[in-house]
Amino acid sequence: MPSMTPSPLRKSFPPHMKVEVNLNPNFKPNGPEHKPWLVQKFGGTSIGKFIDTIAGNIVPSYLTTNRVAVVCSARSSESKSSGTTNRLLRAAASAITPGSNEYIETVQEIRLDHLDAAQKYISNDSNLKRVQEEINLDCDHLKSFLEAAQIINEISPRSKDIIMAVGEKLSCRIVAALLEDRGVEAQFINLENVIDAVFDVNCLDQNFYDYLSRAFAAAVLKCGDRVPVVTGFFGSVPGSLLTSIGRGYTDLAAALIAVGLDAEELQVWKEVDGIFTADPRKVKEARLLNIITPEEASELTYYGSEVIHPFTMEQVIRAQIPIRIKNVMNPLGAGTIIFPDQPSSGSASPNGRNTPPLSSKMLLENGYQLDLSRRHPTAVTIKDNVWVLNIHSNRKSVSHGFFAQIFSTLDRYGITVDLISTSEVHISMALGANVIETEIEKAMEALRTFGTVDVIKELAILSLVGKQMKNMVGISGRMFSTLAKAGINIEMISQGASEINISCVILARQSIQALNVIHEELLRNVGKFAEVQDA
Ligand SMILES: Nc1ncnc2c1ncn2[C@@H]1O[C@H](COP(=O)(O)OP(=O)(O)O)[C@@H](O)[C@H]1O
Ligand SMILES: N[C@@H](CC(=O)OP(=O)(O)O)C(=O)O
Repeated sequence: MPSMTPSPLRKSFPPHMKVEVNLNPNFKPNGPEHKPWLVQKFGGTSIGKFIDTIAGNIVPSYLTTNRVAVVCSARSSESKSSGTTNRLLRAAASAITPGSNEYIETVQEIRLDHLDAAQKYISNDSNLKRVQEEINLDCDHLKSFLEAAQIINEISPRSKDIIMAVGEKLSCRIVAALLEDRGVEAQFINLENVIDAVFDVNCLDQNFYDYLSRAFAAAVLKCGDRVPVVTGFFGSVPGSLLTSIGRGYTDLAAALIAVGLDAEELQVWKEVDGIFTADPRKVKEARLLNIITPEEASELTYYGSEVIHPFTMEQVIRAQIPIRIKNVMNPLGAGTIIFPDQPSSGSASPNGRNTPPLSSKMLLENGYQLDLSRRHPTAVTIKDNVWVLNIHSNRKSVSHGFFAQIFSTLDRYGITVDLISTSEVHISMALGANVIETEIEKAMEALRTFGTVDVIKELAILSLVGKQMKNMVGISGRMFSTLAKAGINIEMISQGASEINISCVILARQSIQALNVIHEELLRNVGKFAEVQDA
């Protein structure tokens, strides 16, 4: 069993959820006692399925020791794919599809879904009535906006953002009302129009993120002693939130709020106990990692184990704020901490924070050696639904021109490449599932100018991730011989671009088997604290 001792990263933060909630009418949850800030981010499916636990237990349980800021995504009652944000994006597409009025029905579904949730959980009549009015107003406004888009037959990226923002507004209104219902003074905070400075869309650099964290913190602090319930949606981002940041933006909003408030910890609540050595749905023996570095967490996110939006980590870690992944279904679990293995000792963060270095006991208990190297890989992950595009040069151009032309063509069609393997006249590229099929077809047509092109579908990328793998002699040999022994065919290998990741492309139908054999051979001892010998 993992150790349940409190993290040495915390100063006064309680290791586990408290069960007693102070409901004294004079109790000011975020009162002026200068308790450290804690930012809690709740994803769409958690809001959809566990809103009662969140507002009734999780948030109140931290209020005696912390000032809490709650950041919410749009509600998903089943899965993210059928959640409010996807419905809103479908409604936007429908409004500009000739002859389609599907958006009217979609807005009605969204309205009823939120009215039902409010009715189900909010018991105080006046709280309920107020939130019902707010939901109806937001949905009426959305419908009018979509009607206008239909008339002018146009939805700009900014309009798409305005439509998408409705999801976070609706979910935050319900969470704020429900907290009030449970005796916690709360306030809805909308970050939709918080950016009022002009930034160059081609230069969204650290200055931009610093500006955002200051602006978000200022908006949050306006609510004084009340618990802020903040929309994960924020605008107006140059180039639009969807294009400049992408889906999963609530993680980034929460991170920037944590930085702006100089929070003690950023908690990202999910429906899994934390980050495991492999997807626990696919590998029965997968074990919870108590601690993982930001680089490893990013790599896992890029390659299929969606942990946290990659832009998030950099912001929070720069400010030396630990991130903790926790489970809404198991609030007492310690979760996984994302924190650098080599904190700059003695050097303060931009906020002046001096975070204590990790204790040697904690390092040893989590598979690190005292020189901060890890003795084995950290996790294995699979990215499904991958295609490989092979291009063989027709030799009418020299090789440097060949690559330049290929990449500018891919750029024109907005295609990002996950893995690449090249020789002078041949290039193989693995592309992720997010590529729209029609765009690929168009890009392939254009690429045929430079050589023969073929595509292989139904593939997956298998990645072994570990901060210190670069120091482990023979690790890739062990990985590939393990796959070979299991009869797993390797379509493409890419190694070396990232020192912490060895990846290869395999057949999609062999992905679960591959995950399990690699886990058994290379990760079976990770997380077993007593046995930190090589796995
Ligand atoms: N290495 C991993 N550790 C933890 N979860 C993982 C891993 N790889 C994949 N997953 C999957 O990622 C999902 C993330 O949890 P979930 O709460 O559903 O996400 P979200 O709230 O972001 O929609 C889990 O269902 C889990 O099965
Ligand atoms: N609703 C947004 C924002 C978000 O971050 O969602 P989640 O936290 O559920 O991944 C999206 O789906 O992208």
